[in-house]
Amino acid sequence: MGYMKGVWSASPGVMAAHVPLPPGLPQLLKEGTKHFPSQADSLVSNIAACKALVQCLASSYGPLGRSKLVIDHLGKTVCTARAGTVLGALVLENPAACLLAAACRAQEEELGDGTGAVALLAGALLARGETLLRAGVPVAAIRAGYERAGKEALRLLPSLVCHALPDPRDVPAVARALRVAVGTHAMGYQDFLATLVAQCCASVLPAAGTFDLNAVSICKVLGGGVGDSHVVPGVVLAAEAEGRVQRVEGARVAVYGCPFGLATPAATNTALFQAAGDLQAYGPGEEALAEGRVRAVASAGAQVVVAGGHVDALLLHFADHMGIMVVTLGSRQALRQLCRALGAQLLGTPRPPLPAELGHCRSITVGEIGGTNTVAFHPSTATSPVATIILRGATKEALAAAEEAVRDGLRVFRALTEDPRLVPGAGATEMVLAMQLAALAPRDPGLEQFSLAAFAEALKVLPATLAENAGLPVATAMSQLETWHGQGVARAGLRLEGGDEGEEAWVQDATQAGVLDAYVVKHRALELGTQVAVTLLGVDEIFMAKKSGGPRVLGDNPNWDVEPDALE
Ligand SMILES: Nc1ncnc2c1ncn2[C@@H]1O[C@H](COP(=O)(O)OP(=O)(O)OP(=O)(O)O)[C@@H](O)[C@H]1O
Repeated sequence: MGYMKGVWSASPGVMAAHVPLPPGLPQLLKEGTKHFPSQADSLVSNIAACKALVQCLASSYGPLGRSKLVIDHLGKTVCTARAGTVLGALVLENPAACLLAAACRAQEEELGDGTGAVALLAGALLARGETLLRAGVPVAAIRAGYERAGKEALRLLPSLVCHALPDPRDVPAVARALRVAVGTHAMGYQDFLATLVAQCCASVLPAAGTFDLNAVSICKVLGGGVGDSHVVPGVVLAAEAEGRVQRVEGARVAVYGCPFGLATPAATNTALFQAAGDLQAYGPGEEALAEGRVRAVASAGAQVVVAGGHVDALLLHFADHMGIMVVTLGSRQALRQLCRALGAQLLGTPRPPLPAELGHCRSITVGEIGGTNTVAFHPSTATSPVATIILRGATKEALAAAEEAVRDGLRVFRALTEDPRLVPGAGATEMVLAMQLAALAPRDPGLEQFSLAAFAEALKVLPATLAENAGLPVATAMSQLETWHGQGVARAGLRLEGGDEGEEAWVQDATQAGVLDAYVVKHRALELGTQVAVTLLGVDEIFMAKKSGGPRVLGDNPNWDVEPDALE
């Protein structure tokens, strides 16, 4: 007992020296890791971060959305209303906002359209989820309700299909289907660009198999207007021939994915000459090597060399001498497209090509479009596996916007070749789904009824944002839209322009107005928007590791600008 007494009478300071601290979570983590502990804290801050991001993107939603001027880390200025481009230029740090941006990017990369819809839906679901949380609905019930509502919306979606693309080679029909995807952010040129994309896609669509985005090359030429853009079969590159040979007929082409020159050692080397004869022998040796290299390429049958990097001046001299055209191309994608168009094999080293590795084309000509030098590879067959859209624009910004519109159109065309269905746009589909889910909610006896109703309300945010960005009286336009849908007009969408002051001025039949969205785009946007909201509502703690890598910040060292020798 005396011993026990001794232990218990020890001072607290002495005890603490022997007993280690209880290991809490902060002690388990590497120094510098940020930990946002309680569920309420992280959930509310996640929702706030996502709401801020969505608020920024919402003003650009729809054909009359406003643009953002983004200047990236390289100082490049981009003026765009596309959610995907804005997100690509923003460097986000908040983990919840990053998750939302990743979902939007997935939509952008897969389908090229509906990026803004994913962000808006997820943001609206999170905002309504926060209201339900504050009202005391458990997170589990909100998540389960959202998941159920999402599945129900996807189940109802096929019943809203209003049209299906009969033939992907039918240019007018494809242009009508692509009009919204191509033209939402290229107002004024939607019909022209949609027709251009439809023509180009129809010309390169294989008889069997799927459409490949690499089958369409885009050559941007500054000058003129977007209306001067056109489609040409084969590949046209904004490049120039390096040497003197400017035209080749019936060309056989060797395509190198590397520089075209003599191999140089990676380490720096020094040539030591002890006599004048050494110097005289050095030059001819290298020349003979260069001549032999070009002669070997010529003997393999190649009349044209396309190099993916620098072309050695000595080799170029011998290429000119032997009548071989030389073109340099910096982009790997352009090299791949060229190989596809010519049926060539991309060579990794500057060795002579085998006959089967050479590409063929009818002729190669050097030209000029609007002051930009071009090299055109004309296909030898009537149908070319690659076509080029020569895109014209008066300014760099106009060209960039037209390029984005065309790329969106190409991705939506690919989606339409896999699933040709279309649903009414202009907010019609979202409103039908919202009304059907709202009707379902009261029939649920449990807590999920609240999240079903919240999901329906969140869907209405999309047409409401369209109306707001177009400057319509939102309450009036939305109530008119609801009235039409209440009367069973499932194709009723918003009329964003040209409405009269009279009754029903802000609503029209979206299909008659030609506002159609691809079914797959809507389907994926609903799926991704719901998934990301459900995921973020399920996050209860956030751990952020300290950033690693990169050069040491110079400011940390007070002597960063003093040479090490001087310090010693
Ligand atoms: N002329 C129009 N009248 C009414 N609604 C339109 C019109 N053109 C497009 N829309 C609607 O605008 C919505 C698409 O807008 P937007 O293209 O800005 O969004 P997104 O495709 O989700 O985002 P992003 O284009 O940035 O990927 C669709 O619901 C579409 O039906």
